[in-house]
Amino acid sequence: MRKIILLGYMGCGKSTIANRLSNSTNIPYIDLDKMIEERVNLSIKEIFEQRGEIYFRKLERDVFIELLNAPENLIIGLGGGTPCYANNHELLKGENILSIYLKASVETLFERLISNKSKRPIIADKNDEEMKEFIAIHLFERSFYYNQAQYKVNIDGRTKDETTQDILAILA
Ligand SMILES: Nc1ncnc2c1ncn2[C@@H]1O[C@H](COP(=O)(O)OP(=O)(O)O)[C@@H](O)[C@H]1O
Ligand SMILES: O=C(O)C1=C[C@@H](OP(=O)(O)O)[C@@H](O)[C@H](O)C1
Ligand SMILES: [Mg+2]
Repeated sequence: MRKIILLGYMGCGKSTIANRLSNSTNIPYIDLDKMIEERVNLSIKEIFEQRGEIYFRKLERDVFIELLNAPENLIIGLGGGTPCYANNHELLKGENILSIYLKASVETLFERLISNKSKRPIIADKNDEEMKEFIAIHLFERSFYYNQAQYKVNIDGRTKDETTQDILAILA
């Protein structure tokens, strides 16, 4: 069955837009991070703190593979790092997978993430100045993986509705 996958850097809107797309298409939506949290009954922050990032990345890959093999159509919002570890980007090439990169500038991501960092362990302890530089470098490093997506949607200056419409146009 078909899987519609949203990927991109933290704060680009994967979770938010996947939810809206689901409302518009009636295709069920699953947030990979949420599924991981439910699986171990810990928040992402707690998983990083108590079990470490390597444990998180292994679990992330396992749950991602499970979702790709699920028998139903699904919209899947990945975590920002999902395609960047353990060759997960190769999984995007599978049959019946439509992958969309929500592409955002460093400025857009910075604006969104400064007020939204506490639940994101990778950036939680950074001050504003450190954060801008970190996002710029990290996004550059990860872009190779994000660019493996079949489609790219630029989200700078777009509202949630406009981005949802841009994606619906791809699905049409
Ligand atoms: N198109 C948009 N315009 C403005 N704010 C947005 C938009 N999309 C998402 N946001 C906001 O950005 C923040 C991060 O979104 P989220 O969906 O959690 O991103 P991700 O899952 O990619 O990390 C949220 O507060 C959300 O409301
Ligand atoms: O970029 C990353 O490595 C991560 C992004 C997060 O997801 P969001 O992109 O939804 O914030 C979450 O999976 C975890 O904190 C690690
Ligand atoms: Mg998310």
